[in-house]
Amino acid sequence: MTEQNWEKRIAYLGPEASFTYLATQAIFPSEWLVPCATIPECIEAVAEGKVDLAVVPLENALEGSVPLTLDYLFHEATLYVTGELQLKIQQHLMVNKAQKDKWESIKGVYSHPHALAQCHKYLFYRFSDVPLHQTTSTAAAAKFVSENPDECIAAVGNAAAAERYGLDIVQSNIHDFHFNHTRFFVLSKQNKRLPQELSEGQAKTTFMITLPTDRSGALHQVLSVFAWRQLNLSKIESRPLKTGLGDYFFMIDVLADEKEPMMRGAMEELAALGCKVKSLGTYFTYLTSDEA
Ligand SMILES: O=C(O)C(=O)C[C@]1(C(=O)O)C=C[C@@H](O)C=C1
Repeated sequence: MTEQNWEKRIAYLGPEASFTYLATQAIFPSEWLVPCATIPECIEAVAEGKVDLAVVPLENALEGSVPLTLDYLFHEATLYVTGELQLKIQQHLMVNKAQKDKWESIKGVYSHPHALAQCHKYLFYRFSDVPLHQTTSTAAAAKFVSENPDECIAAVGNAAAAERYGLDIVQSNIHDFHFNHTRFFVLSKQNKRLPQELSEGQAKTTFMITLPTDRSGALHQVLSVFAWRQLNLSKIESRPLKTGLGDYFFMIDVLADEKEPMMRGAMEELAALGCKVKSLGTYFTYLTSDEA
């Protein structure tokens, strides 16, 4: 797609064939996808209006949250979530074709820290003495291995990356647990939502809540605000406020639309309790198809 006829520019954690790329491409097959090297670069690109949307990883079923995404959304940017994408994650060990016969003597394994952690048991038992090197994404690791044919090294990533960078998969499905999925946020400067069609239909709202200073029972009160209204929470996580030890903000996902009367009431009550609430908006979840 050329610059003249694109409808939307969408930044994603690249390069091409990262898991973020697969999730983005599945839901935006004909938009102009713009690779960024890091999560902050993706977020800045949308915050500065260089792109219309940005897709960043948020949480993995095995490894938990991506702290950089949560912290950047709380501390650095005022953006909204327009949709959530979920992708099944399958990790493979891949090498340069020039090194295929020697793959069992690899001298280094490259990948995104989440991907290395998802394959911890395999890498620990099979290659305990081999150093692990972190890259900005799994696709960046695959690209690096493809650009260094003389080095006996491997990357961990998806099958699309092996194909895109001309690598050979020497061990398939090396992630430690079968159920391996990642959530991604589609971010925008506007509080809009992607259409409900094609989503799984359940509205979800994400709040970032700061409690009033050190009052006993404050978190309990916050949870009660949602509980007595029968507003179902699907996630709660604390992250450091970065103002001192023991200071946190809470990220809470509520399975409801922020326009519902019960949700409005909850917001009013939280304000009355002295909480600061940053809403990232209401959005739907899209289950993107399995890895190519
Ligand atoms: O490295 C990639 O390919 C990414 O898209 C990032 C990322 C992550 O941040 O968790 C996304 C999905 C997988 O869990 C592994 C890595």
